[in-house]
Amino acid sequence: MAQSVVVDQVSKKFSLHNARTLKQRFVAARKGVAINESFMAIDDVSFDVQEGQSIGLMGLNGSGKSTMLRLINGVLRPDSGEVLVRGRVAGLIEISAGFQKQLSGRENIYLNAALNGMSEAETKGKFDEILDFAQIDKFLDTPVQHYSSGMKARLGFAVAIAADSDVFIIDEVLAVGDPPFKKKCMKRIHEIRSEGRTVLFVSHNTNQVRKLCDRAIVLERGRLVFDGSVDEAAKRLHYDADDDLDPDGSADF
Ligand SMILES: Nc1ncnc2c1ncn2[C@@H]1O[C@H](COP(=O)(O)OP(=O)(O)OP(=O)(O)O)[C@@H](O)[C@H]1O
Repeated sequence: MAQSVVVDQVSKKFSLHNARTLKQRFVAARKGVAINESFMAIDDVSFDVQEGQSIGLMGLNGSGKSTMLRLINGVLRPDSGEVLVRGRVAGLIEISAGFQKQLSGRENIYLNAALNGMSEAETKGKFDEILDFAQIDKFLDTPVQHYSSGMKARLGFAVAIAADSDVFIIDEVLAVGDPPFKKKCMKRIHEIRSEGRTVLFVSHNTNQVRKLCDRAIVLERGRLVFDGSVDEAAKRLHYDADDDLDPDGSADF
């Protein structure tokens, strides 16, 4: 089977931004505090994903999961190392990313679709399908700034799944959807997986990761510390069974 995603010795450094204003810089300099302190958000990470595989990216808050997805979808470039992806990447990493809040839902569908690699004609052809999934019809011409976070997640997810990507990436954004919508999304992700497309799924919910993924990768302070079964990954993270009781039943798709 061919490789779908290759992450080869990738590192990404961020600045802590702890002295942003001139005054803060002046005070920091007087105190002898480092101004441009930085840290490794991703630190020499290597892994590869075969076509059709579903990988769960797990790790505590701030461990680098979203940053890793942004490096894979090309929003960020690595400082060193290389990320190779076969085909089109689409998905949803952050609810508001890619939305222009002054524009309507309708206009944002085109904008978001373009960011997911879709042409205008392709978006037009899939417009009804997107609306049908998002179910925000009444608010289609309302500026997105007046949308609830759940409505933005609906729209973002509906566009992302319409993109027919080879690699589908999805972050914890489903957390804001209501239970019926979450269930619908999980069902759709499962279908994407059954179609033989590659899925990269970020979640703290072991139940959901177990249902969707063949394999899990654990990041810890930017470093890859585990690559193997979902159950072993959860154990490594000390995620208890109680942590993912999944009270809304979204895992039962
Ligand atoms: N653009 C940025 N500039 C500076 N620091 C950043 C930037 N983006 C992310 N970070 C930092 O990088 C670290 C990793 O962030 P990331 O969002 O990848 O974590 P995560 O594992 O997805 O966390 P969570 O589970 O909370 O979503 C965090 O400390 C975060 O504050």
